[in-house]
Amino acid sequence: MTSIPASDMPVPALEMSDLVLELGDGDGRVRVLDSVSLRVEAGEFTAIVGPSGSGKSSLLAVAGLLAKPTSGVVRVHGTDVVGLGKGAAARFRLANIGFVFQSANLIPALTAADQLRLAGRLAGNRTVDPKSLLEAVSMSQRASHRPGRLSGGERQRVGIARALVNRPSLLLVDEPTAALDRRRSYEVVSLLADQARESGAAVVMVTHDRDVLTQCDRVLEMSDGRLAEVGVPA
Ligand SMILES: Nc1ncnc2c1ncn2[C@@H]1O[C@H](COP(=O)(O)OP(=O)(O)OP(=O)(O)O)[C@@H](O)[C@H]1O
Repeated sequence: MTSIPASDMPVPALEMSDLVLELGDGDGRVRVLDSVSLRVEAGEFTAIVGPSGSGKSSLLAVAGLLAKPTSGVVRVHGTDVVGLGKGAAARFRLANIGFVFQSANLIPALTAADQLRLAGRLAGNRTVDPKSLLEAVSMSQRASHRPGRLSGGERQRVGIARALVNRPSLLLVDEPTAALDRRRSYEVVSLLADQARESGAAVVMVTHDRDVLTQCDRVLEMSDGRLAEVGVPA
């Protein structure tokens, strides 16, 4: 068997090894992540399920450079991010990582197009093309609408377009369908799957919604801070 030279191996979008996160003080100290290892390739759509309080959001927080692990390694697109200072972490996050939350967290006064322009400007990107980004999420007809005139599913689509403004290599998604009915949930998750395939972004999605798991490439389960592969349901 010929081995692939290390330099030709694809760099994973996210690599976590032996990650431990402990929170709280003294007797209240809790091991929230317990020896978690995870490798997600570019273009891969990974779902994480598990009971409430098992550590799913904490895993996203560490992957998104919003929390520092107690020990372990985190690499995003090959960069060791644990040692980055606050300013460098913020710059790295803006340039490489997109976030989608349970509710889209849009700014009420801004139109859909302006939400994207603002996100671009905050990341130092003045060449954002809101039209093509909104087209990618089938929202070009709503470019001049403010969030108050959009449905929950439409707001979530704008939230996804906003997360894609800087072409992140890693998209971290926390409960994107919590506020949506079954059909809209399916559509929003299909959109995330398409984005992973088309843009090559790795998507890591935390969800309680077992109906959407068939659209993912991999499913892992978090239990008491430990992560295990469970496979995609048939
Ligand atoms: N600042 C903190 N200090 C101590 N414990 C904390 C702190 N923040 C979170 N925890 C604990 O960490 C554990 C994991 O929380 P986390 O939010 O990651 O779980 P989750 O799986 O995302 O839950 P849910 O599905 O309800 O959102 C919980 O037991 C929580 O109580």
